Amino acid sequence: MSEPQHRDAYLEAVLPPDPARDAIRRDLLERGWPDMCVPVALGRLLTQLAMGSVSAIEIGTYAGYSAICIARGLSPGGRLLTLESRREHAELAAQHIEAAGLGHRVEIALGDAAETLAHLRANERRFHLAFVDAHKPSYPRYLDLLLDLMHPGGLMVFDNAFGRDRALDPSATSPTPTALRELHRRLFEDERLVSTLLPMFDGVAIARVRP
Ligand SMILES: C[S@@+](CC[C@H](N)C(=O)[O-])C[C@H]1O[C@@H](n2cnc3c(N)ncnc32)[C@H](O)[C@@H]1O
Repeated sequence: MSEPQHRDAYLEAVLPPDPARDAIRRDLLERGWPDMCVPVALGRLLTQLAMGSVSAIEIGTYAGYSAICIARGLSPGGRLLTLESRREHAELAAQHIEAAGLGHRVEIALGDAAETLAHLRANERRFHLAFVDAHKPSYPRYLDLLLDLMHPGGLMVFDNAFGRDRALDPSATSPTPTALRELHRRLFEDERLVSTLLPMFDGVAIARVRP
């Protein structure tokens, strides 16, 4: 067993089971859809990070697992707005979020995320936590739009920040690695942010907006 497989097997054994994750895994398998959901350990990090937040936004809902994890952590009365461009994904997510007993905390906004973010900006909406897990070449654009949507002190989390390690290879110049390197540069250059880039899972970038 390779080292990453060894660690995955250990995490699988030691983390408490999550019936919501199991139900989504089974459902995706039956549909023949890929499992693109965050792993349970990352989901638990999202729950931790959401604690104390009243308003959260997510870009990329898919089957609703990360939305469930964020909603679990929100303060009483807290709400998550999750953005998804594909109707069939939004419908599947709505079922699983409802089954997890979190329908009252989560709203799904169907449409292209950049358009929805621009609309939210025009309406002066503000969020304490943002989780980004959608179209990788758009990550720098999402960062720009989110910066106007975060409360002072708000936290932004970007999943797949290494793009399966392609972002680490300067000779990889396709849209995803190029955009991810651009994201990294901006996260560390922008004086409004205190950022880090963590080599866990497929790379997780976390940026706190200075209060
Ligand atoms: C990796 S999946 C999200 C997984 C989910 N965050 C989880 O861990 O449970 C990415 C999702 O982003 C959606 N997506 C891709 N491009 C988008 C866009 N431009 N606007 C909104 N959603 C988009 C895809 O349809 C897909 O459902």
